[in-house]
Amino acid sequence: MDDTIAALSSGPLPAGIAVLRLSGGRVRAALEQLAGGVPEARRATLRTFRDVAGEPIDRGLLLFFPGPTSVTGEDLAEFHLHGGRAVVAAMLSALTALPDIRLAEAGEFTRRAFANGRIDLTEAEGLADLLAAETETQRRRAFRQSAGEFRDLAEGWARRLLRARALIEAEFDFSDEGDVGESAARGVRSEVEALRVDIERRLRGARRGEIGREGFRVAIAGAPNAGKSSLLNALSAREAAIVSPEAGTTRDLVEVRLDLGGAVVILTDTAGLRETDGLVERIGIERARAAIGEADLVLSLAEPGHAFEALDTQAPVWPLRTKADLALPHGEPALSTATGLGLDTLLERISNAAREAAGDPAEVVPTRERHRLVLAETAAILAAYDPEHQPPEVAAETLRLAADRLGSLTGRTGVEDLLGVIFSEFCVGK
Ligand SMILES: Nc1nc2c(c(=O)[nH]1)N(C=O)[C@@H](CNc1ccc(C(=O)N[C@@H](CCC(=O)O)C(=O)O)cc1)CN2
Ligand SMILES: Nc1nc2c(ncn2[C@@H]2O[C@H](COP(=O)(O)OP(=O)(O)OP(=O)(O)O)[C@@H](O)[C@H]2O)c(=O)[nH]1
Ligand SMILES: [Mg+2]
Repeated sequence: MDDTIAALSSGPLPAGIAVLRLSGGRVRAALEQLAGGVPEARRATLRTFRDVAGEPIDRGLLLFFPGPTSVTGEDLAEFHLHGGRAVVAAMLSALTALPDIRLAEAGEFTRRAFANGRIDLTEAEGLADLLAAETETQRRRAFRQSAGEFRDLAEGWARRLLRARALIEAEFDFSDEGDVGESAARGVRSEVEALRVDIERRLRGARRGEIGREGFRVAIAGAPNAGKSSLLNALSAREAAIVSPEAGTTRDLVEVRLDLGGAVVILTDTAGLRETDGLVERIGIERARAAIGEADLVLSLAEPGHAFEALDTQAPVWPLRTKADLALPHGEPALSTATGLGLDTLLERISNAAREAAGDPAEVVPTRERHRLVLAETAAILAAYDPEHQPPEVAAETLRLAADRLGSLTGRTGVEDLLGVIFSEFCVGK
């Protein structure tokens, strides 16, 4: 934390421009030495950057953000260089040749922003999601979370819990003045109940939040030769999986990610389901069953004259009759990858299902398993709050436990072990 850290914050080289960031206590000294002085705060200035021997490296724009209001909370500088590999390498070695300056680790700038109270954990997670966002829906939700919407919600709950605890403590103090104590206890009981109901309501959106962030999982299932791989290729418009007339062609899971109207859909082709002596095929079928079990939607395929397979899953199962160019089906929706029949309709249906499952991106919901677990545990602790049948110390301790658990959502309490996991998700330079 005492070190000043440096890294390339922009993308792969070569590039038009490369942005190098420097954060920490030695930023001003480094600018004096390599950039001819510290420029006016937050104002782009054209400078010649030099190495320690005074040899020019590049001429570019320099920005200086003084702590503690910078994004990291420390003095921060940005060097906007020409994006050549040797330019960036020379600038980084000139910087790290100075005392107490080293290369940053992945996510270290953001970690400092958290350590200095500039952002909380949910905002850091929102930032990670924003950098990873591939579709509009993901971007919108990530942007809102990175801007503190979930933090506001969590801090509102934390304040209510704190107030409830304060009232309980007051009850201790006034316990010999019966009236005050009893009415306070009643107020606390209904507030704790209302808080639990609020948390559980948000928890019901958690699955939507996770689907929106991670994608809607669609498994393609059926007997060998049903036309599963052909469908995967047709829906993703590329030859992602091998197609052949041989039964048992696909053994492994083949995944493609699609952007369907802003929703991320993870489409998985699976091995044809059948009894087999083949070792590799059997492993493939086990994987197929696992993917079917974890899917949010299963497309169950059967070719003309074949029965649909029995599938073990909680997800909705859509039966689809394939190879409709060979025999016109009756009943089930018909598909043909040979003629294209039914493909657009199917894509549209999947897209609608995915968007519905991911919910409204403007809704503030838990987006990660971490959030879901913290909220579920907090709600469970609050559900055990029973001041009528508990000694006051136990009731107060219950609220303290709940506050501690809830505090880990934003990173106020008990998260040391988690920090490595969260910040390692970032790239170097963020
Ligand atoms: N070049 C560059 N672009 C970037 C970033 C960056 O760090 N550098 N950001 C990084 O993620 C994002 C923008 N976020 C930023 C947020 C606050 C401040 C900032 O300087 N805040 C000052 C001044 C506020 C003001 O003038 O109103 C402050 O809070 O004191 C800078 C960038 C996206 N684009
Ligand atoms: N006529 C016709 N043939 C099709 C159609 N879809 C697939 N086929 C053929 O059916 C055979 C099997 O197709 P695949 O897509 O490999 O079937 P699969 O379900 O992935 O089979 P496994 O991987 O073995 O489980 C291939 O010869 C395809 O060309 C279709 O719509 N019409
Ligand atoms: Mg196949």
